[in-house]
Amino acid sequence: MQLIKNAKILKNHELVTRDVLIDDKVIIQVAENIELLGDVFDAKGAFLSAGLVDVHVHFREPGFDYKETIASGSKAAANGGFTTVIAMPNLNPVPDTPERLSEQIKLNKRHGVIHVEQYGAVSPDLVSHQVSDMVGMSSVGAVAFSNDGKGVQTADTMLQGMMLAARADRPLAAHLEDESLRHEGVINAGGQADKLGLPGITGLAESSQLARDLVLAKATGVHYHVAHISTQTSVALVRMAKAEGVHVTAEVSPHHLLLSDTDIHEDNAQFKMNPPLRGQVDRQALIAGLLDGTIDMIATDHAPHGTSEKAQSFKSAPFGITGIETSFQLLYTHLVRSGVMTLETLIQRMVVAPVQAFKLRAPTSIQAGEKADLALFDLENSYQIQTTEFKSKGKNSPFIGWQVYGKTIATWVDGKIVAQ
Ligand SMILES: NC(=O)N[C@@H](CC(=O)O)C(=O)O
Ligand SMILES: [Zn+2]
Ligand SMILES: [Zn+2]
Repeated sequence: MQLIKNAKILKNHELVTRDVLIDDKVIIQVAENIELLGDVFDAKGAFLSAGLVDVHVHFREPGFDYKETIASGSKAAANGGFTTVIAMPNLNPVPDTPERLSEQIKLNKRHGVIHVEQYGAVSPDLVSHQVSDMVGMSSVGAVAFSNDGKGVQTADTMLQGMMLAARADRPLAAHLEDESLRHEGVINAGGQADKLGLPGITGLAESSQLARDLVLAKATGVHYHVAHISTQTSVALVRMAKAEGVHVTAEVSPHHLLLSDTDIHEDNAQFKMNPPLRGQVDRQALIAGLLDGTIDMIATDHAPHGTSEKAQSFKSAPFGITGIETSFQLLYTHLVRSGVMTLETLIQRMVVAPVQAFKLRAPTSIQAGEKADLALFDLENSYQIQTTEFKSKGKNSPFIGWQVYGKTIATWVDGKIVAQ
């Protein structure tokens, strides 16, 4: 048994002080005053939440262990306050058969310090025009499907994939990128690209493929999930589709909520990711969409890369930034403290919505009977984001040096502290 004393928890839209008693992976009591002799953790008034949930991370093992491993990625996740994540399949080998998927799940269990769920690939090798055995993969534990890293280029492949995902009753998450419109772009098309002399990626590469997919999603009844939504037009399309009853959900990343292309002042690949940082109008549309529920959830798209890879110029560096150790902190500081949204809404978008939409076995509140996957955050004191504090192998972040609140004090998985 362990007792967490003096924690602030969300209850009836308010923060209240409570003691939380844990026994064998489960919360067994939440009350104003619980006494226990023995294992007592004093939360000292810090904010205790059900553990954060991220439906979009890259842990790179097997295949790219120098960028991240399941161990380093999951420790980073715990350090950010996350207790459940879903890992993308752009690995080597790609988990695109029931056998490979089973192997991946075993690796995730063996090396993960938190719950690491797994996406199966929609297509063999993520790029073929065939579709994988998605029904077989879901029967051995795939919680969702994606070809993240690549868009599904042909409508027929997407249609077949959706039909199988619908049959497996699992979400299909789309990385939207029409390659015929992308050209060799590395940054958002527009004034900033021109100023820096870098080739641009238009928002059309995302939104035109989204429009196609929403029509197909309506026809198939699949749960279609938009990964890393980034443009005003995409938000409008999702809003329209939801109004029409299409089963669509969407995620947005912290970086697309907090940065735009005008924040890129020089050729610095710490700002290079896919989709690229868009314009300020897009950023405002993403915030509005998150507030009104058009965008259901926040996902980090934690994409670690080697330091020398990201030291290259924008033209040659790989796309992607780390995010799992800084997301709650950045959003709490820049959306909640600044008055854009409430703490309750942020937790809804970082815990409740992802658990419900992806039907995960993870707690959504602090109550007797819920699993003891918990995170404790210091909302009172600020600190500076520094790579030396990262558990991730990836040090690639445009937020280094930012001053934030919300440091993770401790994270519990199955009732045990995994980060402190
Ligand atoms: N987001 C990125 O810029 N990169 C991701 C791939 C992806 O999410 O599309 C990666 O795997 O590095
Ligand atoms: Zn992607
Ligand atoms: Zn991704």
